[in-house]
Amino acid sequence: MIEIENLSKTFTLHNQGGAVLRVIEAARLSVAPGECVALTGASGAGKSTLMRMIYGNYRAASGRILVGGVDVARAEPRAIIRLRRETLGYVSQFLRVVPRVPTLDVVAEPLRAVGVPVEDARERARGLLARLNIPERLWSLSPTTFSGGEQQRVNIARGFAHPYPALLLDEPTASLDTANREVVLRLIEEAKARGAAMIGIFHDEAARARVCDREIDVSRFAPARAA
Ligand SMILES: Nc1ncnc2c1ncn2[C@@H]1O[C@H](COP(=O)(O)OP(=O)(O)OP(=O)(O)O)[C@@H](O)[C@H]1O
Repeated sequence: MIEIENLSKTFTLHNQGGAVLRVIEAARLSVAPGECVALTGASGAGKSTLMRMIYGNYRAASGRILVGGVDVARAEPRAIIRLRRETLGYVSQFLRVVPRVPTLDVVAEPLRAVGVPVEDARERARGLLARLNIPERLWSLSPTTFSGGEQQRVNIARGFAHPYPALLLDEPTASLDTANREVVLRLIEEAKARGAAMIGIFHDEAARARVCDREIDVSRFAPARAA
C-alpha cells in the first residue's frame, strides 16, 4: 500500500548562503495493508521529514513514494489533494481549527468530502466523539476555544472518521490521559483489522510495542551511512 524506493531529501538553506543539508538518502520502506510500522531514531534523524514527504508536504530530491499507486514525489497538487481526501489520512496531535464550524461537522467533514450523506457522516462523528470522551454539550460548538487535550481528541476523531486505506500517525497518543490513550490505541487496532497500512512516530514506547508490527530506524537512511 505504501512503497518508498530510493528516496532522498536535501534542504537548501537559502537564508544561510544556500547551504545544502542532506537528511535522507536511498530510503526504502514498504508497508502492507493491515500493517503498522513505527519510525524510530534519535532526534533529528529525519522521522518527521520522512512523514512530511509521504504526505506530500516536502518535495523529494529523488526517488519514489507510492501510496495506493500514486507517486507522491511526482504527483501534481491536484492528485495529492485527491489522495489526501480518499486514500491517505494524517493524524497528528494538533488540530488546525476551522473557524465557526461546529465540532460535529469538523469530525464529519472527511466523510462528507468523499460523498457520505450528512446524517451518516454525523452519526459516525457522534460515535467517535463519544468514544473520545468529548462532552456532548460541546459538539455543536466550534473547537476553537477547546482545551489543548479536547482539540487533540477532536483531531483524532476527525483523523479516524473516514476509513483511509493508508494512515500516517504523528504522536497520536502524546499527552493523552490513560483512558483516552486506550481509545486511540483501539482505533489504531481497528484500522489495522480493516486493512489500513500505517506509518507512525510514537515516543510512547508501550504504545509502539502494542500496535506496531515493525520498527524502522530512520538513522539507517542518514547520508553518511548510505554509501
Ligand atoms: N524545513 C526544514 N528546513 C531545513 N532543515 C530541516 C527542515 N526540516 C527538517 N530539517 C532538518 O532535517 C533533519 C531531520 O529533522 P526531523 O524533524 O525530520 O527529525 P526527527 O527525527 O523528526 O526529530 P525529532 O524526533 O526531534 O522530532 C534535522 O537536522 C533538521 O534540522
